[in-house]
Amino acid sequence: MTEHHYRMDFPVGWEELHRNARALAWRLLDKGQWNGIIAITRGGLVPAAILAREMDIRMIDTICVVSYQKSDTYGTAAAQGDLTVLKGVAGDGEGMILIDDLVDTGKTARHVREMLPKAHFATLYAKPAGKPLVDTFITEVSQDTWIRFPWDMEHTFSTPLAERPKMLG
Ligand SMILES: O=P(O)(O)OC[C@H]1O[C@H](OP(=O)(O)OP(=O)(O)O)[C@H](O)[C@@H]1O
Ligand code: HPA
Ligand SMILES: [Mg+2]
Repeated sequence: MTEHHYRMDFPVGWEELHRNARALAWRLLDKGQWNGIIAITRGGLVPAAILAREMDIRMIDTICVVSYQKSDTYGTAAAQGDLTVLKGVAGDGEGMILIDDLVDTGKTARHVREMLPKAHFATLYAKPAGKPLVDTFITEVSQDTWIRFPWDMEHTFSTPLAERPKMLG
């Protein structure tokens, strides 16, 4: 997906992210017993840590993937290349929570679900194209929204809206 498909910016701060991750933990606790968490790197790592703390889970593994290449000025994805799996996980994912920060086109989700068909796939955010692939998520945003996670941002001067050039779209 190219940059011009994204028209809206949705910045998420640490507190909001923490609140959403705790809401996800509540939902997952209600859904049964879990043997562990598998984080999809890198975006799934922070939610995984919060779920692990809230749900008292110590067994945490990773699926390590590379997908989007971010190269433009504003940090939105310039292109989504082929998905490369650097490290997988043994087994079929039974009893495991597979966690990512978000699902967008669903490409990553489709791939990891094939790898671990019995895992419960959870995300904090979901866009419509990827939503059908997620078992549990907290917040839906439109397909033309680019979510900015707190680990991708820093505090800096903000140009008043009226003076801003059109940054996206
Ligand atoms: O539904 P999709 O279109 O596949 O997009 C969702 C994926 O894209 C982002 O990861 P990204 O590839 O940017 O890498 P990162 O997690 O290492 O930052 C996000 O963390 C998801 O893993
Ligand atoms: O909206 C997004 N925000 C951050 N990373 C992403 N990777 C795919 N979509 C997004
Ligand atoms: Mg990711």
